[in-house]
Amino acid sequence: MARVTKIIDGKAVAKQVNEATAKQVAELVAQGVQPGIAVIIVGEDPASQIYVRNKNRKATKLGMHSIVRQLPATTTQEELLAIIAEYNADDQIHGILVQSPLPKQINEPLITMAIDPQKDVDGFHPANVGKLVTNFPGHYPVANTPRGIMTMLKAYDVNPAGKTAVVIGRSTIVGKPMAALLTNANATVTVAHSRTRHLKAVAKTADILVVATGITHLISGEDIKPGATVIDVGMDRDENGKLTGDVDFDSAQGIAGLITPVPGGVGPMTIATLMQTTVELAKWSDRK
Ligand SMILES: Nc1nc(=O)c2c([nH]1)NC[C@@H]1CN(c3ccc(C(=O)N[C@@H](CCC(=O)O)C(=O)O)cc3)C=[N+]21
Repeated sequence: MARVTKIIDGKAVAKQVNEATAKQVAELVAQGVQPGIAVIIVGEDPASQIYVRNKNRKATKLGMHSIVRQLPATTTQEELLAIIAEYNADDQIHGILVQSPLPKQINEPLITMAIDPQKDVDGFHPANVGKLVTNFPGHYPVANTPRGIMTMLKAYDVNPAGKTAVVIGRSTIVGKPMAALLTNANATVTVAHSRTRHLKAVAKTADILVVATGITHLISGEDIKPGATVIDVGMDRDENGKLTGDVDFDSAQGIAGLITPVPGGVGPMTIATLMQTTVELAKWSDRK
């Protein structure tokens, strides 16, 4: 009998996370602390505008204080640094997010470093990345997309311990923190990328396959180990402008054990985890 591939419902798991977040927001508000997030966007990139609007809407819906700071595409690095300094010093703001991409006159790593690590809601500051990689004890923010993926795995009882995980993509925002989280969860992790030889054969060794390349349908059913859990981080547009993933979802049916759809998989979890992190930063803050 052919295998039935189960679809991981990212929207449903995100809803559970958001319900828990709303509760925690209410508790903090009762204690006189309203969790606050500031999203800074430079320029008018239409996709970024939509993402930022969605984040703002979700934060407000969950009872948080949410600021969107829209800056012109001509903003200088010094101006952006000054605005970050302003939110670093603002006790009403617990999380700061500078939406990427940034215009080319701005040095992105420098901006990442300027955010107070205790307000680094993306978890991109090297101090926080270092803590993740060293599996440091205590509280610190972790990149929301990979953290959201870990939450989804848990929700579907996929325990990485002892399993072979392959992460395709080595970005700072997804691939590297994903590999660190899976390693910390005792998986045996391979990080593959555009220079990997026999990429598809490597992919096929995975019990847990995370694909984060931005290459539409890079992976298809024949590259997937039967029964594997497949996490598609792709947010690609097909020839009709429709949102699709790095995995050919249809050809994975009957081969993968579990798979995330695009949309409705990783995306909603990223936003829900971002909100979760904002509340945690408010809780952990020593400047309430
Ligand atoms: N500093 C920074 N932090 C980010 O977290 C960040 C960023 N910059 N720059 C851009 C990317 C993109 N991103 C998305 C989050 C959720 C969805 C999402 O909710 N997607 C829905 C569908 C949305 C649609 O239909 O277009 C889904 O997959 O179901 C998409 C994209 C966060 N980003």
